[in-house]
Amino acid sequence: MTKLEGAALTAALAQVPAWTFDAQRHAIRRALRLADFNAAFGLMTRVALEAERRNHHPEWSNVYDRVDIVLTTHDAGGLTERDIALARFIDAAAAALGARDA
Ligand SMILES: C[C@H](O)[C@H](O)[C@H]1CNC2=NC(N)=NC(=O)C2=N1
Repeated sequence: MTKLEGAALTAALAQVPAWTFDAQRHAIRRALRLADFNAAFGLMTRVALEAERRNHHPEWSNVYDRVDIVLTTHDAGGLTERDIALARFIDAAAAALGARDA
């Protein structure tokens, strides 16, 4: 898996407009607010199971109804297509649970 650079990085980021690129980490970030803790943990459960299936895991934190997620590929030293694909899964799960951007 190769770190995304240049035009490929630009094209990849265009696929995940809800996410913010962190140039320092070469990662993408999204902060989500759910209805309550139960919903937030439900999102984390869905994502955790999918992350395990993909062997590609988020860096994240949760405070009550808020979930902060960072995606980057440690083995590649930056953002790869695996992060983009997982971000799109997270976007779909978040939408299904009625999440808003924090
Ligand atoms: C051995 C290595 O930890 C595994 O191949 C997986 C586990 N989950 C992972 N998750 C992320 N985000 N990046 C990785 O490089 C990664 N590697």
